[in-house]
Amino acid sequence: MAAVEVRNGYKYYGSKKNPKIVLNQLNMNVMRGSIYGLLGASGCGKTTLLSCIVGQRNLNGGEVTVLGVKPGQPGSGVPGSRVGFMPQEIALVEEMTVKETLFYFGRIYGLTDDRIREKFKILKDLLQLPSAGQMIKQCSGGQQRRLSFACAMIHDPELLILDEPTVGLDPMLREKIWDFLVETTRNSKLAVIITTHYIEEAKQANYIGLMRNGVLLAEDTPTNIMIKFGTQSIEDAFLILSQRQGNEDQLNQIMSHGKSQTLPAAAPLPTEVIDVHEPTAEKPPLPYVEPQNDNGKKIFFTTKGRLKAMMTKNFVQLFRQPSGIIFMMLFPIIQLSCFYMAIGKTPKNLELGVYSGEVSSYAECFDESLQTIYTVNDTCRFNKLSCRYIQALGDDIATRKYYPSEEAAYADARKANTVGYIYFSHNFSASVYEYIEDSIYASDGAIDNSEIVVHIDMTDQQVGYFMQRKLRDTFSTFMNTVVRECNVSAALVKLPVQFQDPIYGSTDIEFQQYCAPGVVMTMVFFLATLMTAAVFISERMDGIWDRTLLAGVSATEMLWGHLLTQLIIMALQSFEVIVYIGIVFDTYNNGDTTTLIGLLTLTAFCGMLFGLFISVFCKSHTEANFVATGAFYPMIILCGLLWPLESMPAFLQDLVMVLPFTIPSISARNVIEKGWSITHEKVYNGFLVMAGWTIIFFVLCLMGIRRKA
Ligand SMILES: Nc1ncnc2c1ncn2[C@@H]1O[C@H](COP(=O)(O)OP(=O)(O)OP(=O)(O)O)[C@@H](O)[C@H]1O
Repeated sequence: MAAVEVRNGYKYYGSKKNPKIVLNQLNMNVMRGSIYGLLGASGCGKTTLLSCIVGQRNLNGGEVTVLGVKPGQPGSGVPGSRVGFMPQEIALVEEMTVKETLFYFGRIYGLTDDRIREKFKILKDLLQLPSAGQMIKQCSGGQQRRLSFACAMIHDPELLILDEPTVGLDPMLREKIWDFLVETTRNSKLAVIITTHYIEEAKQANYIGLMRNGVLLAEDTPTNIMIKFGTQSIEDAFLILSQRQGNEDQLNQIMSHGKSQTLPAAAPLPTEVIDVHEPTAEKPPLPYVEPQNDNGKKIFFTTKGRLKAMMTKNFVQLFRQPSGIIFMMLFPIIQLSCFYMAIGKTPKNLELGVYSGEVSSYAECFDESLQTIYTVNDTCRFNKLSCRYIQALGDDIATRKYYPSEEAAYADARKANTVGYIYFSHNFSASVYEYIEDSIYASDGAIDNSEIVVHIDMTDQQVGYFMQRKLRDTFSTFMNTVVRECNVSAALVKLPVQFQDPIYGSTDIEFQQYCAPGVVMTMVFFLATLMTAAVFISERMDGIWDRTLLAGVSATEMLWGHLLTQLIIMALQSFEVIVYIGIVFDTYNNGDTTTLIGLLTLTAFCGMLFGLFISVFCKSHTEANFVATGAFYPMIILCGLLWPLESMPAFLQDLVMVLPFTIPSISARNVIEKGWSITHEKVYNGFLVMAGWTIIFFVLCLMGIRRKA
């Protein structure tokens, strides 16, 4: 009975208009209980043929039947546990140990843990596998190949497909593997298709298919092939066939020369020997029943064993490489520490020039016996009042640097040695006295000279604003003490504007508090994005994704496996972030912490799906990094994190409202500063926006993954 039948298999890569034909009306029969050696030069289409047999790819024409079913038919077990596939590349997770790898595949195939242990013992002896605890990346190339072979065999499949399993193995082990295959196929219904470059070793196969340019030139037992072509070796027979095909190709080319280029009609070369085997039994195939045990138990979207296998693999992959732990747990801490230490604090260690025309030596200002305010006949008198201001100014933002003249202070400020300078006129004290005493009747000269003149370098706007604020606040304190000591109404020197207690927040709220919610959200979002994109692209490039699909796991199951893993990590990360900033940086939260953790976890989850979305549509890590970095800056700049949204043009304001961070970071701020709960519209709308983006990315990912699968 045939295990595999291919009839008129036709497959091309590229477009319909410009196809690259890889399989050309190919016919193939593989019998149960036999080994089929598929031989052919590199690039002749062997791997493509195998991928069509296991259901990884579809033929463009013709038919494939595997174990009596069409590959990919729901519930057929192909791809899945009826087939064992060993791809050409290793396609194993480097960070997993030998034992973990076998458990991964065993559980995916629905084997019980006890059965996996049993099989492990058998395969370990047979294939001389490395010790159970050895990591794949510490195994030699040959050891990795043997383990990959063991993974394809662990579940006792009905059909075993091995794409060059013996490459790089020593002759002794090659022989051992062949002996094992011969023995097993002789005593069971197992069918084996094996591709190899070692033509002579294929002599041990029951049947051989000689393939060239997408066509099976001959298919028969090794002995029959040699007899038919009168050769001593299969290699010579292959040579004769290849020459014949070459002549036919030339003939075809001459015949078709000048004809218009349409999709090439398949021009099959007759297979020299076909259907030499017993006729295919036409009995309808028995329905395939998935193994029922603890690991095979259905839960939610998959089986218990598969979920366990996928999540273990995902955690191992992440946490066994130092970069994974650093990225997941240390990066948020490092980034937050940088943010809280570097952003929004009051500048320090600046230098501010000071010139007072009232004093000859600035030491006078710090002389303890100096009296800047004294009373004469119940009237306040001022002496060197500028010293009082200079003392009040202190050095907390900028160190005072004293100058003998205004010109010298100006010259130094021009050289950017100071952030600017303040200047008091020679009759500052007398002018302040006149201003207070005569108020609106004071002379223009007195009003001018009672002012502190300030020149600031405004090229650094933030520093400039901080200096202005400091000088203004100091002036207000200074004047208040002066009038209080002179028993004059403070109202005289106060602005006629009263700032009462703020409705929300505090008067001294720092920029850091304003932008912290946005910074934390963007950070967890993009960490999740980069990590997910990296994991998925690696998985695809290493071949683990395809191999798992071929083991019967659907793309949706794999996607859910990843989502659940990441969700756990993201929740931990959000908790870590909030606890860290709460304890180390003594930040406050007037609202509910659980709401914040929820919003942050949702943000990270959305970031993860964005990473997945990128990885589905990008072919390489480089491409994914370009897209992630390209998205990072617009999202950060446009979300109101750095500058108020209200300053944007109206159309842009409307547009940015739908971006993933704009409304959610306002929501987070509303929880932290205003103490609003999730029932408040301006809090739950942040959740809605983030959930909306999560759903959009999820649907796009699912569409992309399904299309690719
Ligand atoms: N995804 C693809 N897109 C376009 N061309 C492809 C693709 N995969 C394979 N090919 C081409 O199809 C041809 C057959 O490739 P295939 O991998 O099936 O050959 P092979 O016989 O298995 O070779 P090897 O023994 O070196 O593994 C090659 O010319 C290859 O370049």
